[in-house]
Amino acid sequence: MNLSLHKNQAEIKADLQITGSKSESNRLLILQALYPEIEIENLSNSDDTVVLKKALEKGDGLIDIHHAGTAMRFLTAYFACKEGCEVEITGSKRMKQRPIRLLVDALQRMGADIEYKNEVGYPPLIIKGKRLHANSVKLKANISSQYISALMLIGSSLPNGLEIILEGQVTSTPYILMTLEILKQAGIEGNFKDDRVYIAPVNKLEPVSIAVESDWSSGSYFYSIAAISESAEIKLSNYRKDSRQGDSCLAEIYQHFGVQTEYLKNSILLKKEKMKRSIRINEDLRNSPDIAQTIAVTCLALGMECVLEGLHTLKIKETDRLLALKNEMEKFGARVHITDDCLHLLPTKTLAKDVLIETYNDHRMAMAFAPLALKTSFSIKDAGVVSKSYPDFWKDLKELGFETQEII
Ligand SMILES: O=C(O)C1=C[C@@H](OP(=O)(O)O)[C@@H](O)[C@H](O)C1
Ligand SMILES: C=C(OP(=O)(O)O)C(=O)O
Repeated sequence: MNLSLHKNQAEIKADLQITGSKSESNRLLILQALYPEIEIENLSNSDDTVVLKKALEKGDGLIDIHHAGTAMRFLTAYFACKEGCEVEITGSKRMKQRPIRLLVDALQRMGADIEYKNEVGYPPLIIKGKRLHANSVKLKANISSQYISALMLIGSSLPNGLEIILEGQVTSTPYILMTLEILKQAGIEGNFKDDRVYIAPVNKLEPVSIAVESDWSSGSYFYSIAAISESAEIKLSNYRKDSRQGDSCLAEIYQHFGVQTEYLKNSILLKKEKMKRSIRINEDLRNSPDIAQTIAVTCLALGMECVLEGLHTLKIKETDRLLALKNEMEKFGARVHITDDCLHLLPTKTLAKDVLIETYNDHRMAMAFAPLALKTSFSIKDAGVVSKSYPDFWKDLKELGFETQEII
């Protein structure tokens, strides 16, 4: 499905309920499979959560998790220690190019029986689940925090718990803290200090109900819309000021663009205020890689310069996001320089019209570019990709007065 997008710059007012965080949901589903005493409220309706849930229900044989990185990494650890199970876990063409060696090496050192079906270091994996006895493992921490969270999630089910010694500079740290907080809320003790994560062993939990907060990364597109609008009041629920999600740093970052966040009971109200003249945005997004595309496109729309750093993980996500951003922003007339971990966008005076944006099977490419419809007309290829994290995205955009039309 290709979509053309239109929106005239008029006042934006809306009240939206955003789906649950896929990161929180996928952690909780793994924990619930280990400890059925856990009840989950406000589970995400994202494809990534649906595939993980189905995989856990199937529990055996061929498991296809499509594009879902967290599902791939978390299930690898989960099945590796599920005694007696035999699975082949595979995914989309892109998933077969996303590295998993560090996690597999760590699990193998812990005694797991995992083989690569094709290329060493990449899915598909053939896993024969067995009881793991190790209580300590080393792991390089600068490639993906999902490997660390995967081990943390199974740690408490091992007879002696698990100590994870992190090597190198830790990346995407808030996701590790999110895992720890969710474990604690479930009643599992643990800590993360310096280069060491520890998870205590637990056999059985007290019954507990845990509510998933709405997804802040999904909320980022409304921050961008508010920033690009002349006037906006957008209420989003269910969000909390004391969020477990690192992407809640949006509230602070978007102040540079004149967007104020008011915290209400269970929701946030985004209000566009007159922007302080800000010439150049400079952000290190090592802790919140998923909002890099959103911020880059906000700057493009506002003709602002930006330097985004700490982006070394973007190359191994749903697509090479640095290259994808450069390619697509340049179609609008932007000048963009990228390195292995940095993106530099120069101010763009006039935005080209009637461009067709490629999405590269990356939900965030479609959603990050959508707010640009406030400034110019263009179309988005394969707009259905949004369902990876936010299936109702286009429906919600219509609530804000965006016009979308399917084109052949
Ligand atoms: O643990 C998680 O839920 C996630 C961790 C991050 O990945 P990396 O740790 O690979 O950067 C993030 O980009 C991804 O969308 C979700
Ligand atoms: C990188 C992402 O997801 P994952 O790694 O779980 O596929 C994302 O949602 O932006």
